[in-house]
Amino acid sequence: MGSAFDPLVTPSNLTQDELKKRAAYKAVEYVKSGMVVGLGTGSTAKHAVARIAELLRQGKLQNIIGIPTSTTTHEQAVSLGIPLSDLDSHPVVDLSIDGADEVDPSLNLVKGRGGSLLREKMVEGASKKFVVIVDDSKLVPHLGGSGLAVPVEVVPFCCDFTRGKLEELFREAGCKAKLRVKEETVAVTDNGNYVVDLYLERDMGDLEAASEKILRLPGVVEHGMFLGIATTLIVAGKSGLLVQNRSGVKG
Ligand SMILES: O=C(CO)[C@H](O)[C@H](O)COP(=O)(O)O
Repeated sequence: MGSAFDPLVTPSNLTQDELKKRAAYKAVEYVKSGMVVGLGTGSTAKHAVARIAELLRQGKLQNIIGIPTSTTTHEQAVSLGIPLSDLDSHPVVDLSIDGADEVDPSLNLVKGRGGSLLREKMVEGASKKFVVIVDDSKLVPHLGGSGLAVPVEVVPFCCDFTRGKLEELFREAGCKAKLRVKEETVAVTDNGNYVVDLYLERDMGDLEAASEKILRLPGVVEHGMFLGIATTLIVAGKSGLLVQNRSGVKG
């Protein structure tokens, strides 16, 4: 597939948004006509959605069915004329493309700082292939390592009780749990839930064990750690594009 980029523009003079776009365009090369495609959410994923729409308009892609992971992406895809469905009608997704907030060396992710973690995990977890697209600022040695939050979606009922329980779970990792607020009111997800953001001073240790502990808490709906779900990572940096498959996954 031909590249839509000017060959005279080198990665070293690209902005962060242009790097995100590069990663997104590269990921869309994995999309083939006839596929059911999970459409991610966020400033990186929106470039992939726009590119898919562009290739559909040009007739270079045909018969794509998109499964959006948020109302925002749903609206973008509708405005661009991408045919849409959902997991009830299409329980198997051929390929999903989405951004991430953190990526560790094993391709485990933190997602959901945009608040769409539950739908993203449902769609991307149902995908045969999940391509993660990031600029190189998202790479971390371990999850929680950027100093930014690990989000947890919780039911509104007694959310401060759940927030306190989450903080207790990771006290040894120096956890501060905060209810997410947007424009001075509690942030509400597409599913009518709230988000508790976990800020960790230290590594939370075994990730599967941490995941189990969070999911066992009554009041928790889902967390933003995506463990063993991503199959391929595309990183755009000033020195170019890097494509990496999860160990044991064929390209
Ligand atoms: O998980 C997400 C939304 O819930 C996003 O994919 C994640 O926050 C990355 O966003 P961006 O591409 O804007 O940096």
